[in-house]
Amino acid sequence: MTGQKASNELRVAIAGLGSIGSKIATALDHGIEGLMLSAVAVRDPAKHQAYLGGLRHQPQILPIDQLGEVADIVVECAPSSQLRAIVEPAVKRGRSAVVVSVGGLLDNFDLIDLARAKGGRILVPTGALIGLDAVNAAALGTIHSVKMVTRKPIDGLRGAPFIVQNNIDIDNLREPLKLFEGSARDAAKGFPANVNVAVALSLAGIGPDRTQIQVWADPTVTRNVHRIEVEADSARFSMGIENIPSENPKTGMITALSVIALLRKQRATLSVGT
Ligand SMILES: NC(=O)C1=CN([C@@H]2O[C@H](COP(=O)(O)OP(=O)(O)OC[C@H]3O[C@@H](n4cnc5c(N)ncnc54)[C@H](O)[C@@H]3O)[C@@H](O)[C@H]2O)C=CC1
Ligand SMILES: O=C([O-])CC(=O)C(=O)O
Repeated sequence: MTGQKASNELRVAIAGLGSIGSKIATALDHGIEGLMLSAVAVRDPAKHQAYLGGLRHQPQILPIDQLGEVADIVVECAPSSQLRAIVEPAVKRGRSAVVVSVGGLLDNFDLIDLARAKGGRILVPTGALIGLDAVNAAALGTIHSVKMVTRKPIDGLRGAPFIVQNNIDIDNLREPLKLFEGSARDAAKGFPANVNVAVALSLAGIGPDRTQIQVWADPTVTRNVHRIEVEADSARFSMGIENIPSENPKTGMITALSVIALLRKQRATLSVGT
């Protein structure tokens, strides 16, 4: 069966079929109310041939910059270096772009103005985090501080630019090592594939310069652990999540599920949570 659009269905395209993108594609192929998978973009089509062949409805395979031509929603699930090439053409056409490489948005903030001018939207899912509904709500009042501590197993951090540039040996750690303390903006530069969560938190709250984060390499944990403390004039709250890594050790399994939940909300009759 081809990817024919039933009337009124939202067409979804996915850029990148890695740990996150492939799970979203499978969920759409199995059926999400009012949505259909229209297209995917992959770097190496041969690598994904068997996977794509197993889908019930074949999506088109297109270059990343053409996804917005056949989709109402383009989901970015690629490395952050590709963010602009995926999101810019989509929002230029007035489409919605779901962005998971949130850290990459900080260097491409003009895309938000572009989306506004063209009637497009940029949607950031809660992703590997928790409680952005509460942070959004508190931000309507005054948030005094947002502090986050991230602990990751060694495999979840290996290769991060901050570690490479500072020549830090994390492979032989026997106890937790604090690698970084500073703003979410600086953390995103040093750990672009590890702390998207901190940037999402900052965009929901008080911004990337005032949101503070510590990043720890922790050989005693097996999960990606995030603890957050928010102090606001409406509430004080603490949040924590311990993410089981996916086949990509840097990425928690819940991330793909968060995007699927966001997509389901686009047409769900009952929608719970902000
Ligand atoms: N917002 C959040 O809470 C989280 C965000 N992330 C971010 O989400 C993004 C995706 O993560 P994963 O799926 O785990 O990564 P992954 O490495 O498993 O998959 C990325 C895929 O993109 C593909 N790709 C690369 N360049 C491409 C191109 N030009 N065109 C099409 N495909 C291309 C790769 O071949 C790969 O299949 C990363 O930037 C990661 O840092 C990860 C975890 C949580
Ligand atoms: O934010 C990220 O890039 C990934 C992350 O921490 C997680 O999956 O727990």
